[in-house]
Amino acid sequence: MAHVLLIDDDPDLIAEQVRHAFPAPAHKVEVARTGAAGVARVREAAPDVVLLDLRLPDRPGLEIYEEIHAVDARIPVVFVTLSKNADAAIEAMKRGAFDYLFKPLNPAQLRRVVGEAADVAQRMREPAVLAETLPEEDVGGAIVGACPAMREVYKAIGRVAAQDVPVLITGESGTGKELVARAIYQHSRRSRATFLALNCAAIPENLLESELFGYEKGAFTGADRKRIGKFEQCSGGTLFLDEIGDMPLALQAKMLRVLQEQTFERVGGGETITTDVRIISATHRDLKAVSADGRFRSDLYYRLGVFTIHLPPLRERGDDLPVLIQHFLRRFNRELGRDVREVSPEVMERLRAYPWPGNLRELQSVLKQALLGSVGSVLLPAMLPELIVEPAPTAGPAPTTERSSLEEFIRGRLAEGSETLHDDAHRELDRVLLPLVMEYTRGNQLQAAKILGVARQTLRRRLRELHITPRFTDGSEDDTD
Ligand SMILES: Nc1ncnc2c1ncn2[C@@H]1O[C@H](COP(=O)(O)OP(=O)(O)OP(=O)(O)O)[C@@H](O)[C@H]1O
Repeated sequence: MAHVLLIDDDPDLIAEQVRHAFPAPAHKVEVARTGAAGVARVREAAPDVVLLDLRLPDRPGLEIYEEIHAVDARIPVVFVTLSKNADAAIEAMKRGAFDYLFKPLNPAQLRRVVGEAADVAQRMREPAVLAETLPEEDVGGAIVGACPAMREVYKAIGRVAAQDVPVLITGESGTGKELVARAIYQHSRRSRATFLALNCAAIPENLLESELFGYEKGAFTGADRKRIGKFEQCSGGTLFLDEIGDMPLALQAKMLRVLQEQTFERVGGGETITTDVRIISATHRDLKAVSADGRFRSDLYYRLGVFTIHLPPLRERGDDLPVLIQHFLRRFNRELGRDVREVSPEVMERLRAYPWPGNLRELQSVLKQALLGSVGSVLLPAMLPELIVEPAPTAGPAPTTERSSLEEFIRGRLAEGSETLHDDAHRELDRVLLPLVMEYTRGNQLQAAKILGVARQTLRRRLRELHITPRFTDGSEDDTD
């Protein structure tokens, strides 16, 4: 459901287009014909998105924008302007407007931009409650769980939220990194300003720079107008950069400069722009290891990770699992029109035995599927999707001879009073790990490096240092430097 307020003195055609894109009763579209009436409506009704004409009879659109911003800076404002000269809109974007559209409106663009704005508005409003027990009411966005590791997470959020420093959130995929980022934002001094999120892994490398920093007209083929990036759009607010570990090296230098000096240039531009953005970043990678490998700048890593919060995987959250199941069941019952209130002991046993590689996101998906196939109020084993009925082997490698010998090696060194145990143990681990992976890939170093998550040069160096000669070779590898 989106509640859109259109402020336009000649709204008939546009209003029809907006209503067509966001039809009742699922959505609500209101119209105000003057700036003053529009601001009054924003105060009374707090719409999700405002579409604001830049030319209004009573006052300039930018002034109206400032007023709306003062009432509630979280309401995304999309400018609508007749002229293709978007200077005023750019000025507004700099001040935090969400986007702008040119008249006549392109219906697909209208739907996309207003849809995105409504989504952002909803994310900013969802209270990220830190719930140690299950909230009485189902609060969308509540962080549920009270295991010791999650309590540490809550403490960390509380400690860092009000300080205007960058935060790095680490944890496996689906552990709630975005949820925590929003909680930090909502408890921060910037909570009434914009929160924008960008997934660095989801955007092609060549587009990521312009998404973040914007571009000048003519910066590249197809850049037919100036475009503001997230850093300008979000000035005064908080920018959540998901999967920061996937940011290309070339962009990392520009990122570092923003963090150090809060300045940058748009792509293809010479003007130095100053911004004021709090960066919260997240990654499922071991950023320290990635930076040791040279795939991530270590100076940037240290800047981003001034304060780091690590989210535990679901399999390490002990008794949070039943509470989370209850929480999600309640939400999905409502969404899917079901009434499942209990989980049979056998189902609970299976859910507990499963290692949840996809963490809470996977738990949600499994419960949703189970609910879709459910009848009655108890979740029975037959309703669980295949994945759970046939549980995968539990997390962590089963003890092997190699592992026991590694343990023996460590114990031996401990008894000797080693002071280089970390390096020695890694070397010992690599002696087991690397030949196995090389055997698995039949000597293909490129594939082995990918599996190991290290650069190929690192793998080659390591093989050489440890005098490991692959038993297989498919002839595709050149082992000489
Ligand atoms: N502690 C929690 N309590 C309730 N819901 C949670 C919790 N943690 C995560 N979720 C829910 O699980 C889903 C995945 O969370 P989120 O997107 O924040 O994870 P993520 O770590 O950012 O994932 P990815 O790495 O894949 O981007 C979301 O729907 C989120 O609301």
